[in-house]
Amino acid sequence: MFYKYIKTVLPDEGGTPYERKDVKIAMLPGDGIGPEILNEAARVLNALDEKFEMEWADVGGAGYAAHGHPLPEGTLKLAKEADAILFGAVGDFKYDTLERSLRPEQAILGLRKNLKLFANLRPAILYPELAGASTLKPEVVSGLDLLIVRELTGDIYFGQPRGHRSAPDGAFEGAREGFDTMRYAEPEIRRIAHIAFQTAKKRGKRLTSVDKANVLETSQLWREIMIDVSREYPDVKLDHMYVDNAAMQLVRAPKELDVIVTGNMFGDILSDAAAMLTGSIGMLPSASLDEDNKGLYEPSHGSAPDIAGKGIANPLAQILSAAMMLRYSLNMGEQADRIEKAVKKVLADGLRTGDIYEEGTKRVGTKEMGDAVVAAL
Ligand SMILES: NC(=O)C1=CN([C@@H]2O[C@H](COP(=O)(O)OP(=O)(O)OC[C@H]3O[C@@H](n4cnc5c(N)ncnc54)[C@H](O)[C@@H]3O)[C@@H](O)[C@H]2O)C=CC1
Ligand SMILES: CC(C)CC(=O)C(=O)O
Ligand SMILES: [Mg+2]
Repeated sequence: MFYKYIKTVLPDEGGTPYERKDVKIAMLPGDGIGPEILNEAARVLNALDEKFEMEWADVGGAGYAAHGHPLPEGTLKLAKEADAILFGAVGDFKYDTLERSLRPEQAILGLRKNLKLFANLRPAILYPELAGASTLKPEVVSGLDLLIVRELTGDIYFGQPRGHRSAPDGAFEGAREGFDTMRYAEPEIRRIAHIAFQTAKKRGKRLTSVDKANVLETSQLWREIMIDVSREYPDVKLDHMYVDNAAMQLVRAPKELDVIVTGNMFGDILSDAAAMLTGSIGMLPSASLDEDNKGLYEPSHGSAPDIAGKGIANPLAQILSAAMMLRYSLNMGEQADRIEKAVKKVLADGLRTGDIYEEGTKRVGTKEMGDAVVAAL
């Protein structure tokens, strides 16, 4: 079975042997706050005194503006040859009227598909200092350490065919209709199931599979495969939850959940909800991995056009994504720990960007937050 070949390094697992010479990182800032926050991550990486070659390239709206395509050929080539990719965010409302294939968001979807980055790990961790910034009461959320394992290259975001057509039947026959298809092939479900079970095995030995099996064929297959794979992990307790209930449980009692495995769209939505438990979407990093630990690392949020250019975006999700990159793709766990400790220190010192600000703390901008992390290193 091909899934046996997955080498993906999971939390606590030292990393794959990696020849650490001239590590090349593709730096793809994108749009909106992307360049502002990626710049801070670059400064943090440089402060580690390691040999990183960082090559920057346009992507998203910036790619379209400079090269006529959101994922220019040169950017894709760089992403393929680099050892790891650090990605900002893409999207700008000024491109909303472009045809779908040219919209900035196609760049991130294209990178995930082209590089086969099927395993998206989104840890939602509440730093104790941010308990007051969480939307939930401290007693409900303190100590939160949740991991969402999201399948990233299938589901309705990649279903075919899709587009516009005349509604074929029913009450609206002949009317203009938008349609997408939700689809999952068995091997896609199986490989993400293995990632999720292996991760759960190293953590709390509990795995919650989230689906909508009461309604969807894809979810019925999803559930069947999860149960089948669970036989290989007898020490992990698997349970199932419908996605609507999962959304509710996430904000009711998130600590009852440990590892969640779910499809592309449900994982997208649930991870934004989980972000608020940690204080802000600006605190949620992510890793998107292929079968060989090649990874793209990005904050879970988007390009935040509403605050772009103001120098107030929280760069910590991006900086923590850089730490994940060091740990998962570059076998530099020690350096990842250093960054994470530095982030803890600046929070303990009371520094806050606006999204996590509370009375009694010190409000800082993007650059000051980056400066503080660099200083804490
Ligand atoms: N991976 C990617 O590149 C993603 C791109 N997008 C795109 O981003 C654009 C904006 O989408 P939205 O739905 O507004 O989602 P968003 O995540 O960009 O912003 C949602 C809200 O969170 C705030 N926010 C996000 N990141 C923040 C940070 N680091 N610090 C402080 N506040 C932050 C924003 O100001 C906004 O109020 C769209 O074009 C969307 O398609 C959305 C999600 C992911
Ligand atoms: C373009 C979107 C699918 C990106 C997104 O919202 C995400 O990956 O969280
Ligand atoms: Mg999202």
